[in-house]
Amino acid sequence: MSSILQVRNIEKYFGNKGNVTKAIDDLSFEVEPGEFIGIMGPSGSGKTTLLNCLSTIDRVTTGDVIINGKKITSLNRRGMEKFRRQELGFIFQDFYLLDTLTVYENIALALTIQGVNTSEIQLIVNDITEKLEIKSVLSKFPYEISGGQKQRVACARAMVTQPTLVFADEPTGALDSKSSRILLESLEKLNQDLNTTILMVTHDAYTASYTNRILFIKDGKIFNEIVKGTDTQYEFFKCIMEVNTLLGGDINHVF
Ligand SMILES: Nc1ncnc2c1ncn2[C@@H]1O[C@H](COP(=O)(O)OP(=O)(O)OP(=O)(O)O)[C@@H](O)[C@H]1O
Repeated sequence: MSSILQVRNIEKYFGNKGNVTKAIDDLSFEVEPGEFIGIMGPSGSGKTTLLNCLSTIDRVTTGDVIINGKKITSLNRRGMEKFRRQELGFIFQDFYLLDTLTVYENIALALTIQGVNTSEIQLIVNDITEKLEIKSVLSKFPYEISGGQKQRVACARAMVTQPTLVFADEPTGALDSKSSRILLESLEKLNQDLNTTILMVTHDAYTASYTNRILFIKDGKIFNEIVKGTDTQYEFFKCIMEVNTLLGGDINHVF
C-alpha cells in the first residue's frame, strides 16, 4: 500500500546567523492510509513546528514532504493554499468556528465553496452530524453550544470534504475530561467508518491512547515509536506513560 504521507529527512531552522534554533533535525517517517497517528514529546521538542511543516502552514528548511503522491515542499504559496483547501482538514485546540454562521453553515461552508449542490450538502452534513451526535444543534450559533459540542462541530467541518489527511493540534486541550472522551470516541469512529487518516499532536497520554501508533519527538528527532497493535487502550496508555517517563514528559491524565 502506498503511504499517504511521506516525510523525508526534513529539517527546520529558525533565526539567522549566530542565533539559530534547529527545531526539526533530520526527521523521516511514513503514514499509511487510514492510520490514526499521534505525535508526542516534551515542551519545545518540535511538535508544533513539525505539524506546521507537514500541513503547509510553514516551510521546511530542507527535506521533502509528500502527501498523497504530491511533493508539497515544491509548491509555491498559491499551490500550497489550494492544496490545503482541497486535501487537508484541521482541528485546533481553540475550535476557530465562525461566530456569525450557524453550526450547519460552519460545517457546510467548505462544500458550498466547492460548488456542491444544496441537497447533496444537506445529505453529507446530516450524515456526519449524526455520527458526531450534534444534529440537534445544527441551527444554533457557536456561542449557544458547549465547548465539547464546538469541538465536534470543528471535527465535522474538518472531515466534511473527505480530506486526504486531517491534522489535529491538541484537540482536547480546551475540553473537560468528559467532553474529551466524547470527542476522542468520535474521532476514533470517523477514523474507522470513513477511513480518514488523522495525525494528532498531543502532550496528553490519555488523548494519545486513542491512536494506533505514536511517534515520540525529542530535540526535533524521533526518540521512540510505539504501536497499539492488539493491546487494549489501557495497556497502550501504560506504554505511553512509560515512554513519557523516559522522555521526562508531563502526564496529566489517568484512567
Ligand atoms: N518562530 C520561531 N522562532 C524561533 N524559534 C522557534 C519558533 N517556533 C519554535 N521555535 C523553537 O523551536 C523549538 C520547537 O518548538 P515547538 O513549538 O515546535 O515545540 P513543541 O514541541 O510544539 O512545544 P510545546 O509543547 O511547548 O508547544 C523550540 O526550541 C522553540 O523555541
